Amino acid sequence: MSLLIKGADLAGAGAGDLLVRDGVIVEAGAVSVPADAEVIDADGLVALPGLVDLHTHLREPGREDAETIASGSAAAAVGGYTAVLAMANTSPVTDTAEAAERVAELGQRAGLVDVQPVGAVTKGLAGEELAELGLMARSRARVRVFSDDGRCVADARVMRRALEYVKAFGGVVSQHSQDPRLAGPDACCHEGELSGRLGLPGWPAVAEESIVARDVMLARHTGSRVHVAHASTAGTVEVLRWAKAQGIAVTAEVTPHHLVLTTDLLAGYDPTFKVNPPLRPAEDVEALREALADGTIDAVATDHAPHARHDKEHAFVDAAFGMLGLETALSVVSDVMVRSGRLDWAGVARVMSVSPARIAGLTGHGRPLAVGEPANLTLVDPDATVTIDRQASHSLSRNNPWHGRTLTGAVHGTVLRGRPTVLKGALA
Ligand SMILES: NC(=O)N[C@@H](CC(=O)O)C(=O)O
Ligand SMILES: [Zn+2]
Ligand SMILES: [Zn+2]
Repeated sequence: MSLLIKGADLAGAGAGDLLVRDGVIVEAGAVSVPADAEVIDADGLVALPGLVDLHTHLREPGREDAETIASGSAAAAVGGYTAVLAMANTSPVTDTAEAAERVAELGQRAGLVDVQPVGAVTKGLAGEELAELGLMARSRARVRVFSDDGRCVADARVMRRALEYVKAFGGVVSQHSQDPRLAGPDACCHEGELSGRLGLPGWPAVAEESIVARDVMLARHTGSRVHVAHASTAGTVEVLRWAKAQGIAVTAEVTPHHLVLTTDLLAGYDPTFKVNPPLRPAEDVEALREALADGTIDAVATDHAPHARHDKEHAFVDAAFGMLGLETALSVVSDVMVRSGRLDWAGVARVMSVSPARIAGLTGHGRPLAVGEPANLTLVDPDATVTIDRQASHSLSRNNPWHGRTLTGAVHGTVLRGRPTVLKGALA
């Protein structure tokens, strides 16, 4: 059984066919249809290497009412993803080899995307004692990305030791950059003129920027790799630009929501827009777009953060932080970055597949669409317009900040190791 993808624009490099057999691309260019082939007519579609999300919250184990590995995998596949990194802030936390192996196994069972567990940096995300980093790395789950996401590794000494430790096996620490002493326990909004007017306790931009600055210096000192999760301010971009010019091993991601949504959406106190780090002013959004286009920011990562209704539908100050992202990310990036000419489709492949796979050490993903490579790919209809409806989701949660918006560019199909997981926008 083989699969022929006919006439796609191959990551913006011109039209061609791809013949896939046993999960591998075996012919590329002009291919005649083999008798046994399933054919996908990809005329007018763009083929990208399968999308990779560096930052997904799947909530299993512990909060299966908000998301399961199966429901999150379905949302990911429909969003064009072939691999996701599952954050460690579950209950219990992914801080042991067994916990990581369990996540990977549930991902395999769901079978829609590769679910690669992220390991906690510290036991229980408590920020004090290092988790079993080496055991997680050597386990069957082969953990390479470590993060206490949801919390910052605030103690510089712990961060330094974590960086030294993961260096031995080529790991990376993904930091939720936020100084808890500057941000304060009640912060729930960007600190600025609007937070004052709304009477909401704010997070200053410097709470993020000071940790990013500290961590790039720790990366330089240790010679180890640090990754900045959900970069959200212009000051963070400046620090990253400086650090990269020095050759320091730092990478960074931006979320789709921080590329578009601004802090003034909080004027209606709608908790859908409550997220950590907070939505920022338009100047920050512009700096993030520019940084993504010029490579200062390496990747787009969703920070897909599903929350059950009874955690989200509260007064603003009491609601949970986070928003959905897996199903809409490609459309948002297409709409804001491609349509404006700031990224071409090769650029989208870079920021949504190639760079995330490289950062995470996933060797089977983010590969060129070429003979001999694993057939993980995403088919995009660049001209389709979609109006986002929060009810039409594979996620178990409904905290979708894009509800009601119309975006140009949509995922048409997803192929995982030669098997279509999504066709015509729906699970295959
Ligand atoms: N982004 C969020 O607002 N929430 C995340 C945690 C995080 O990414 O920091 C969550 O787990 O809900
Ligand atoms: Zn975070
Ligand atoms: Zn997160």
